[in-house]
Amino acid sequence: MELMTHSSTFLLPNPPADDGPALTYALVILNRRLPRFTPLLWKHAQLRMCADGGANRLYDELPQLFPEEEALAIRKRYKPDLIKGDMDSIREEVLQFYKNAGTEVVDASEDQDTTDLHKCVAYVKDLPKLKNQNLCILAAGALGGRFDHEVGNINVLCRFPSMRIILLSDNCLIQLLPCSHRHEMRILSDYEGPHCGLVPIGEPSKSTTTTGLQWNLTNAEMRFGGLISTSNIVKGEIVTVQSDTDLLWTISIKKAW
Ligand SMILES: Nc1ncnc2c1ncn2[C@@H]1O[C@H](COP(=O)(O)OP(=O)(O)OP(=O)(O)O)[C@@H](O)[C@H]1O
Ligand SMILES: Cc1ncc(C[n+]2csc(CCO)c2C)c(N)n1
Repeated sequence: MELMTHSSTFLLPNPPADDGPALTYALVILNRRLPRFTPLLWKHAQLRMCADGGANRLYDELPQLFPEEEALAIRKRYKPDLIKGDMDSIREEVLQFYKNAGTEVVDASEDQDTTDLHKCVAYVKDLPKLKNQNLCILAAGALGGRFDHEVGNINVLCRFPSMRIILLSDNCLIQLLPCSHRHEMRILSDYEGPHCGLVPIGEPSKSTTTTGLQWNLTNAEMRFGGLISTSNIVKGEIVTVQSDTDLLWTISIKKAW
């Protein structure tokens, strides 16, 4: 079985060239308080998008991260490439501001069955210019607040299992570990951990094996209603995971670095 490696180098101001696969990042800003490291994610991303009301967050909250500078200057510097969604949350002044600045706007209000994050992921997936890239989507503001939205965001991971998508908040990240691969997480312990979790999603796991955790699993069963691995602790720099089902991997993000 092929190995997939993971490293949260998007949290580093200057990521080393040799740590993990070369990835092309696309940033999706959601309608939830922006993580404090959003400017760093922005810098790493080649494509920057707002999911509907996420544009309000960019407009309102990004200037607050640069209190010394003029809000207008920050808004002009952090102009998204695209705003997509059903457009029921973006404010008119925000829409007009970014339209005038040249942002592409895709109104998908006819689709009331998929979330705005889903719509953004579908857009990136089909972009010809990113076709042969090793793409990783960073979804900022995906956790905390409304539980229906959080679950909807997790469901997007499950609807696009072959894509690398990372849900981010100030406090933690979540990603899918597809069972088609075995996984190696290179832990950046100055930036993330030690708290972590492994949770079967969609169906119970009959056999999961890990290394590098305080409470490792060895051909262990996991299911909701039985054992799932929460409040686990990362030990050391590498965690490995192999499972017969897709799992969610979550790890805490440190408060300050
Ligand atoms: N509280 C939240 N927690 C996590 N993710 C959120 C939250 N609020 C919004 N999002 C994410 O941001 C995206 C855009 O949010 P927005 O508020 O524009 O969506 P919406 O479809 O208008 O929501 P609503 O259900 O309120 O109509 C959502 O698709 C979701 O992925
Ligand atoms: C069974 C079912 N439940 C909820 C919705 C509502 N919904 C789900 S995604 C979405 C778009 C949000 O931007 C909306 C309104 C639905 N369509 N079908």
